[in-house]
Amino acid sequence: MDSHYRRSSVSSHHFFPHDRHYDEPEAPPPGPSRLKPGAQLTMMRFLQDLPDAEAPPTDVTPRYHTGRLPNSKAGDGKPRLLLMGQRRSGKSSISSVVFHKLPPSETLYLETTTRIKKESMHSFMDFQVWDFPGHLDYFDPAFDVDNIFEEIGALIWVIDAQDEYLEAIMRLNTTILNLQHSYPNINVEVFVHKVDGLSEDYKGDTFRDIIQRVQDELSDHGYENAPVSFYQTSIYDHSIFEAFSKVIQKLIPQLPTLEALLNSLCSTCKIEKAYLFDIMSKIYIATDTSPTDIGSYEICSDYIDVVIDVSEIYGWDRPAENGNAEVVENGNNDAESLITMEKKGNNYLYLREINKYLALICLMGDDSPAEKKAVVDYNVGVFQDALKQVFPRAERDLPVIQTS
Ligand SMILES: Nc1nc2c(ncn2[C@@H]2O[C@H](COP(=O)(O)OP(=O)(O)OP(=O)(O)O)[C@@H](O)[C@H]2O)c(=O)[nH]1
Repeated sequence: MDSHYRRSSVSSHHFFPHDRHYDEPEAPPPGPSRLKPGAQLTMMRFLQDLPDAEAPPTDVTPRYHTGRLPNSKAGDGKPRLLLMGQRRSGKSSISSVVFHKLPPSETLYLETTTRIKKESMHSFMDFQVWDFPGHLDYFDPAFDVDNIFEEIGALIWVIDAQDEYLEAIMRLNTTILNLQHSYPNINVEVFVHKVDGLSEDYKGDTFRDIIQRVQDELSDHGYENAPVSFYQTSIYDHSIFEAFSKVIQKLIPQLPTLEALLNSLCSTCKIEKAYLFDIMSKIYIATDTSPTDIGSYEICSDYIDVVIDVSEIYGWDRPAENGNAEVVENGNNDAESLITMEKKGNNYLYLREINKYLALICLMGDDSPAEKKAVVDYNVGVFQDALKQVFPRAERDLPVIQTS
């Protein structure tokens, strides 16, 4: 592999699946750690040293993202993604493939969901994913509707495009109309799912038909501009990650800032396309505003897989003390720094670990990038510093030490 790796000083594990954990929101205290003793010691130091370690001195109230929803009644405000839809439409499969890395073919053996399955995701921002059983009537008086919908970030409605979908659309419309009264700002994201098994023509027709039926119903009830978006998805390709990326991006208030930073990086370094990836889920949380095509997303996402695989093999426990650890000039303080540059066909791929959750991947053209690398390194360092101010939490958050 024609790549260049550089690793810097100390602390957390990176590009390791265990850095992330999913649990029930009200889970009991952490169980035994899966990390090796050395790594646990490092974490203990994190726990002791971390508060405000990198907070810039300022009189201005910070306006960066806190992971809280502005109107959250409970105040603990982790945005919630609700996965709803008919039985066997693919809700649990989506959640397992995107957040648990389950190989798509193994979703065949998933059992039907019988009660609401709640999972917390701790990453660059905290959010929860609630997987609903297909048969539930959420507006039954037995359910506490407010409890379900009040802190919602997005309602993802999954429709099986390979199946008869009229009833699914009817339920979706009823749900949207019910919600419009009390929660008019909820983002409704319709995943027209399992499109992998359909011919191009049929796929397009089905997609248009579903959009038309939903929009007609809404406008019949006077909701012309309800916030409803549609995506074609499948767990057997990248489309589900692409769709989830767009859903999550709507929950990130600093998205315009991130896009502006990426635009500026791209124009300074003549980068064709830059993605800021959440490493483990392979959701991209921002990209520059040049047109996106699924091809470039696929290349970058596959590259993350390679890096994770290599890190699984060659990753190492950080030394407990500063010791002889190599220091990289752009200083990735509490993150292992990994920088690679690789030629892929006519393109160069540049990857840099930004912090323990995020990686920047850039696609560059063929115009002598080897000489450009120093300039790119420098500018990405500047981008990284800017990002720290936008997402200070990702820099300072405690490493997660257990998986339930
Ligand atoms: N072809 C295809 N099959 C899929 C896709 N996603 C899920 N499936 C299959 O659909 C079936 C049902 O998936 P589940 O995830 O259990 O569906 P669910 O909506 O959670 O079902 P309930 O728990 O009963 O509500 C499984 O056999 C999956 O393998 C997809 O993108 N394409």
